[in-house]
Amino acid sequence: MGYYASEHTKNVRDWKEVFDLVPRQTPPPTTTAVADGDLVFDNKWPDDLPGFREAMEEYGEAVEELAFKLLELIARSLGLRPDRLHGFFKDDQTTFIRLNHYPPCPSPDLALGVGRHKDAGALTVLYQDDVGGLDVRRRSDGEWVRVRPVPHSFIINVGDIIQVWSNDRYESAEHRVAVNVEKERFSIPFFFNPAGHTMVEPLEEVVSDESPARYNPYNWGEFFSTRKNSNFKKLDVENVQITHFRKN
Ligand SMILES: O=C(O)CCC(=O)C(=O)O
Ligand SMILES: [Fe+2]
Repeated sequence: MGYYASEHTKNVRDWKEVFDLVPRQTPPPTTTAVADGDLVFDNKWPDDLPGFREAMEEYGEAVEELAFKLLELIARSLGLRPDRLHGFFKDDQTTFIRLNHYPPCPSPDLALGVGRHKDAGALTVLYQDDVGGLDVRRRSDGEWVRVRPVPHSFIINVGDIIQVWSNDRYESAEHRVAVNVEKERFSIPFFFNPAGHTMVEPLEEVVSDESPARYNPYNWGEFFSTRKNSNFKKLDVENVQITHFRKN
């Protein structure tokens, strides 16, 4: 998709550059014109990087398989059929892979690689290199805790959608990325996201009279594009969040 340098959660410019790609190419839009703000999932492969496309396609396939396995485990843990959540990802997934590059930053106290946010999608399978910088907010006391890089491992983030589907039995963790004055850092999140037309709401099997739905339904595609199309000004308000759909 290209390079850009802004996170879309807090409208604050971040100290990073990214390359986004989709693991599977969806068919081009049926309409010829693409309206401003429409999401287009079309890979633009650089032609001067031999092997890059093949490596990324292989990586995408393998991580997608892992993501489906995780989805099964989450469904089971909620007392659901293992494939209960698969249908949301069958056609027109909005999954994407991001290659993050955080260059060394001369003023690490003044910038963040990524400002504090929660991942909006279903699940994130995150690879980080050995530099470190990812912080997660501890629920008990609100302190930021560094996620120590462990070689050959992935970090799995539960995203907002799983929080809503599970009616808060899972919670998406707030996180951020600090910058480093000397070292550049690379990370590769795989954002596992359902189809754009998905209406996200607590699953009927997890709600009951004793545990009523805590969220109103919202359209994932709209939520996602609102985040993406936010202007890049520092605003006093937060960008769209699942809390805006919370009942009461
Ligand atoms: O670079 C990282 O470790 C995490 C990046 C991240 O949180 C994101 O891109 O959503
Ligand atoms: Fe994130």
